[in-house]
Amino acid sequence: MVVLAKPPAALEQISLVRSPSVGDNFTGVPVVDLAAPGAARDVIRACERFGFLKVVSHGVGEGVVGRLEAEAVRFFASPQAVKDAHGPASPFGYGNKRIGRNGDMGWLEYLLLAIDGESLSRASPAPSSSLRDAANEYVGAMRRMARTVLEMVAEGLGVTPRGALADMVVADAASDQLLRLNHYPPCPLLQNLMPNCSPTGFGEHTDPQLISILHSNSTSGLQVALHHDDAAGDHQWVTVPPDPTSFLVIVGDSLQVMTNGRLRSVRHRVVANKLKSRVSMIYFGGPPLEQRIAPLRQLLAGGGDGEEQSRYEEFTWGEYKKAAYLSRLGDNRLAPFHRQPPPVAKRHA
Ligand SMILES: C=C1C[C@]23C[C@@]1(O)CC[C@H]2[C@@]12CC[C@H](O)[C@@](C)(C(=O)O1)[C@H]2[C@@H]3C(=O)O
Ligand SMILES: O=C(O)CCC(=O)C(=O)O
Ligand SMILES: [Fe+2]
Repeated sequence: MVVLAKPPAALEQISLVRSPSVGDNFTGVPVVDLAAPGAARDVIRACERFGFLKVVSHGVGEGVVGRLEAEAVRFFASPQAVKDAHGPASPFGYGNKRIGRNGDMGWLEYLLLAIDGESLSRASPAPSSSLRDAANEYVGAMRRMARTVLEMVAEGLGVTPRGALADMVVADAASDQLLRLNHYPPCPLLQNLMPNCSPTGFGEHTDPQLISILHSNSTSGLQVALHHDDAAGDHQWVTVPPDPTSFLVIVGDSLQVMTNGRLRSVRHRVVANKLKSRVSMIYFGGPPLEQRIAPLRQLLAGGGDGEEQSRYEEFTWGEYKKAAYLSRLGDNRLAPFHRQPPPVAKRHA
């Protein structure tokens, strides 16, 4: 008789995936030294091919990262009632297993905080003044890195001024930025019961903003979908080995559109670890709500045989964000905005 293992009740509604193995570790993660000459070209190459890159020589002090991570660990270790007092996330605040409002579940708890200009917004009060101070210091470092990377994107694409993209996120007081602290507790429940399965920590998705900057502790779990076989509609999930000394820059949907599809947003997900806690901190850089999301003009002009057409219907960040928050995590949120390619003109003999 075959006895099929049943996942424990705590995991109800959380989908299980094949446990990552060493063979899933991606050895081709593009690494860009932000201080090296030619970094702009390397950023473009990585974003075109993979939609993400690891940055080193980023200039962010260990202390800045360490202080916020320690605050996050302290908060997530506090009694459930204390954490619940800061939730439920809607969308800001403390969330436990529920991601967004549309039924997505993951093996994680998190704190989602809004940023107003240079620091945390009053709309999403931090649970303690020490966490707020550490977060504000961290946000400052992330904004500087977002500027550096987005200026390199503009430079690498030949777009002027250099600040064309960066200014939307870090110079405009109305820009839409977020800070997310995620904690994926270990899940030993499955260790003996279903050794080949692990709970989904954060289901597959693309980030809607222009840019995300992710830091994690040394527990693995982040996987990205490689782009290469899009035509077949499926993709290969690979694990990005964790490296707490670096950051991952992730291309968001809005940057894909603003570069007319040249840079591509990347689907990613987190598989929770059965034995170790994963803590990640992600800064999301979006433009002001009224910003038009459309290819930068200089990328449409001068495409050889005349002007290159936009591949997307136009929308504002506010419209996209509204639609995104009504969607399920794994939905292809850009699909409704893709323009049909113009019919190929018939040649007459
Ligand atoms: C299911 C959802 C969670 C999310 C809003 C959404 O409806 C679809 C996009 C999700 C996402 C992914 C990237 C970021 O983590 C996030 C904060 C964002 O801007 O879009 C989350 C949203 C969320 O957790 O509220
Ligand atoms: O926690 C992580 O490592 C990634 C989370 C993520 O992709 C997100 O919050 O959008
Ligand atoms: Fe994400």
